[in-house]
Amino acid sequence: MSSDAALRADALGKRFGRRENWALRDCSFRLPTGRVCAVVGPNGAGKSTLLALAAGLTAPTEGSVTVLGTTPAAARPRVGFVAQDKPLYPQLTVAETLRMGADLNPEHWDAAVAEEVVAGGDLNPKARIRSLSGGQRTRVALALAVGKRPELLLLDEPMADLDPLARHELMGTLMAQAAQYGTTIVMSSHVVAELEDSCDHLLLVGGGRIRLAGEIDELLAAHLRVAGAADATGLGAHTVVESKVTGRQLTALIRPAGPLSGEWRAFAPSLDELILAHLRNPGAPALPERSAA
Ligand SMILES: Nc1ncnc2c1ncn2[C@@H]1O[C@H](COP(=O)(O)OP(=O)(O)OP(=O)(O)O)[C@@H](O)[C@H]1O
Repeated sequence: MSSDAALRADALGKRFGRRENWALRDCSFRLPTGRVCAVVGPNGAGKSTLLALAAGLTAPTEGSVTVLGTTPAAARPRVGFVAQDKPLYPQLTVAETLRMGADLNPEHWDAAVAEEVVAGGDLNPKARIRSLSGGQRTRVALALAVGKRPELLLLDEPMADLDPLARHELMGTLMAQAAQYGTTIVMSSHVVAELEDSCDHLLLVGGGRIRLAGEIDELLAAHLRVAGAADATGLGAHTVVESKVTGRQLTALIRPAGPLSGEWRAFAPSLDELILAHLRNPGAPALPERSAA
C-alpha cells in the first residue's frame, strides 16, 4: 500500500468499558492526501470515536490508525481538530484565543485566515468566549484549527450550529484552504446536501463498521437505481442494497455484478439516494474501499 495516505485505519476497533460496547469494530480504510472526505452515519454510529482516534484523543482497543504516515500523537502538530463540543477556554477573549493559537503554533500560524474566519461573524475581539453563542464559538474553534495551517483537518459536525450563510461562507474558506495548500479535510455531518458539492471522498459508518469507503464518483458508479415490474426476475445475481414494491413496480438500489436483464430500467443514483439506502438497510453487504480490502 502506498504511503501517501492522510489517514489509514487497519482493523481499527474501540470499545468503551469492559463489556462488549464496541463503538467501532474492524474498520479498515485508506484516505489519500488532499481529499475532502465526508464521514456520514446515524447517531451513535462511531463517527466522533473515529475522529477522536485520528486526533489521538483516545487510543484504539485493537488495530491501528495512522495519521500522515505516523502515529496520531506524533502527527498532532500537523493536524487541526474541531471536536463536536468545540472546547475553548471560556474566560479568554476572542483576541486572546487567537493569540494563544499563534503562540502554540509559532512556525506556521496563519493570522490572516484565522482573523478572516472570526471577522466573517462580526465578532468583537474583546468578547469573552463564555459570552458567545454556539455558532460564534464554532467560528472561533474553526479559526484556531484553520489558522494552524494543518495538513489534515478533522472536523466533527463543524456546521451543525451555524446559520446557512455562515455555513456557506465557512465551507468556502475550508475549500479554499484545501485547494491552496492541499489540506486534507475529514468532516462528519448529517446534512448530505452540504457535503455533495464539496466532498470527493466518503466514509459511511454504521453500527461501528465502515459500510462504504472510497471516492464518491467511484461509489456512485458502482451502484444503480433500477425499476421494473414487481414480478421481474434476475436481481438475485446482483447485490441488492434496498428494494421496495409499490403497487406493481419494484424499485431497488443495487451493486450490479454484471449486465442487467432487459426487464429492468436503470438510473444513476444520487449521493443522497446512495447514503439513505445504506442507512435504511444496515444489513446490506458493506462495500469496503478496494485498496483496503
Ligand atoms: N466516552 C464514552 N464512553 C462510553 N461509550 C461511549 C463513549 N463515547 C462514545 N460512546 C459510545 O460509542 C458509540 C459511538 O459513539 P459516537 O459518539 O462515536 O457516535 P457518532 O456517530 O459520533 O454519533 P452522533 O451522530 O450522535 O454524534 C455510541 O454507542 C456511544 O454511546
